[in-house]
Amino acid sequence: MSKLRVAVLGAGGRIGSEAVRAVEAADDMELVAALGRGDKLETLTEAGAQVVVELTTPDSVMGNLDFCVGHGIHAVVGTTGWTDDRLAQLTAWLADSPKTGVLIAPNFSIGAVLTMKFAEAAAPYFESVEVIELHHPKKVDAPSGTAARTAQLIAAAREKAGSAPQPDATATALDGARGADVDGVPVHSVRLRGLLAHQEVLLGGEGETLTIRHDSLHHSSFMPGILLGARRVVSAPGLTFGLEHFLDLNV
Ligand SMILES: NC(=O)C1=CN([C@@H]2O[C@H](COP(=O)(O)OP(=O)(O)OC[C@H]3O[C@@H](n4cnc5c(N)ncnc54)[C@H](OP(=O)(O)O)[C@@H]3O)[C@@H](O)[C@H]2O)C=CC1
Ligand SMILES: O=C(O)C1=N[C@H](C(=O)O)C[C@H](O)C1
Repeated sequence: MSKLRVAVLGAGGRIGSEAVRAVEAADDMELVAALGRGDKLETLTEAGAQVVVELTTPDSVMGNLDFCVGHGIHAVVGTTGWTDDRLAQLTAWLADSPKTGVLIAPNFSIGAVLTMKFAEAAAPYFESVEVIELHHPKKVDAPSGTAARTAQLIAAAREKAGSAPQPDATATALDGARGADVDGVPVHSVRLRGLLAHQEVLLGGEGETLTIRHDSLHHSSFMPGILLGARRVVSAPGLTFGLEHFLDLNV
């Protein structure tokens, strides 16, 4: 059987360089291009890339996806910075290229995907929910894409369940002291030397708390999800948001 022809964008970055090694090591894939900032995107078509793994920066991702979707190249996207406007633009590009698939995964690690699922399930059963994400100090965006998605899922689950607004008597606060407000869920961002990617979801009810914590200790935690995404996206036209859609999760 012919190998899947995969290219990596952001190949010199922290996760991109790990993805290059993972694709090279996969028996069913061939790495046909590994591009950094300033490299010509035409290399992707010249190399016959079927799937691009996009691991760059929020300021680069849209231009890269415009090119990929426009040329019928499927994409697996880990880059953060997704807003409703950006998703609408991407959806419009995909409508013009109906056979092309794009997977956006806020997090490729199985533990982080499960954290989001568990938090979504637990959120309606507790009065209070807050998210703390902790990352390495070179991260350029806050809150993390994972934390923003987690908070959105929590908020949607609470709204569906008819949950009351969270109790909070704060009357005065320094800017930022209560974190960022993501759909009514406070999200706190820590940047600390020595960390990689970590998240806690704190849930509180009368006389009890529940903490769901996930730690990515190495970029290898993201690789099985990236490879799975590349294998599956070629037969999933349109936009898929979240790796959970490619996993047979029983939760
Ligand atoms: N979904 C997930 O599971 C994960 C997502 N991420 C996300 O992935 C992204 C990258 O993270 P990280 O590797 O830590 O960041 P890095 O800054 O280490 O890597 C980004 C790389 O992309 C390069 N780059 C920038 N623009 C372009 C472009 N137009 N074409 C090709 N390459 C480009 C950068 O080059 P230069 O340095 O020259 O600017 C850099 O080498 C972030 O958004 C991060 O949040 C990270 C880990 C897991
Ligand atoms: O920048 C990172 O490192 C990570 N970014 C993603 C995010 O913003 O959620 C995924 C993971 O947390 C690592």
